[in-house]
Amino acid sequence: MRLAFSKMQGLGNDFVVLDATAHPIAIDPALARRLADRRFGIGCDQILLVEPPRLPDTEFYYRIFNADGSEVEQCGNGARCFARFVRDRGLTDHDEIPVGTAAGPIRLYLEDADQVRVDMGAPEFRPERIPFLADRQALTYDLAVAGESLVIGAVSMGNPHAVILVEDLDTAPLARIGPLVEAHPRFPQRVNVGFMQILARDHLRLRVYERGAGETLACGTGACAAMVHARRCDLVDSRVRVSLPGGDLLIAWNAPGEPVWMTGPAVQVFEGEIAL
Ligand SMILES: N[C@H](CCC[C@H](N)C(=O)O)C(=O)O
Repeated sequence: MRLAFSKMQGLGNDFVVLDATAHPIAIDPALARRLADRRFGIGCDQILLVEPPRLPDTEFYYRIFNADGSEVEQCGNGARCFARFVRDRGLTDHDEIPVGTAAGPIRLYLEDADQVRVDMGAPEFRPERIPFLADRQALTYDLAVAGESLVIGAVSMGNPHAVILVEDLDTAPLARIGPLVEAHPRFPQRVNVGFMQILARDHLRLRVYERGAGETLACGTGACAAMVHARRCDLVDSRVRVSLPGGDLLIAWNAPGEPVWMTGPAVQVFEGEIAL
């Protein structure tokens, strides 16, 4: 069997995108891992599946699988690539595209050049979404990990994010601490782990050790979660440039209950077929 795909990237966070609008594509964890494998497969951080709509007033349903095979609720860089994919494939002729996800509906807006703007929905702080948030009033929590005493914030963008504020991102213990926090028992669904350095009230740096993928060059939901946490701590204003190793995203958010807006690039790298 041969499977057609498009290889795309958003700030170096890379994806295999599959069109399942005409015919269903069954993806189990083993197939996801095979497609994501950078030696025995195509290679990517996540697989994105484009399906017919499931939610009212949406044009498509968007599913995401991490490189480790786990299916997850949301992917921000992937959402921008999703918009570019469905437009370039002629699956829609709209510049504003409502899409359903496991985290609820999001809206994609094709801008000029390769830029896409996304209404990511409102961030969540409910303990039901992230059990780590035992006391919803608290902004940060202490967590002992491998002898380190960490001060951690947590935000859900549909998928769970831990946010750790550091003085110097270049010396942050991401490689050592990232996997330990990702799998910490206080996060039963596991968690994405962002290390954030504030540069100004409109600019922060971020590296993310992603759940199910390890450190990536960029994480869209991670950028949203980091900005939201920084704003809740009154460290930034309502529009922030988030500088990740793969490049910059513009994140805008005002207050709880309001949506997070993310703007950034989406690029197709190549198309292909894989023999399965
Ligand atoms: N690793 C994430 C999914 C991909 C998110 C990231 N690539 C983004 O751009 O938001 C998770 O397990 O929740």
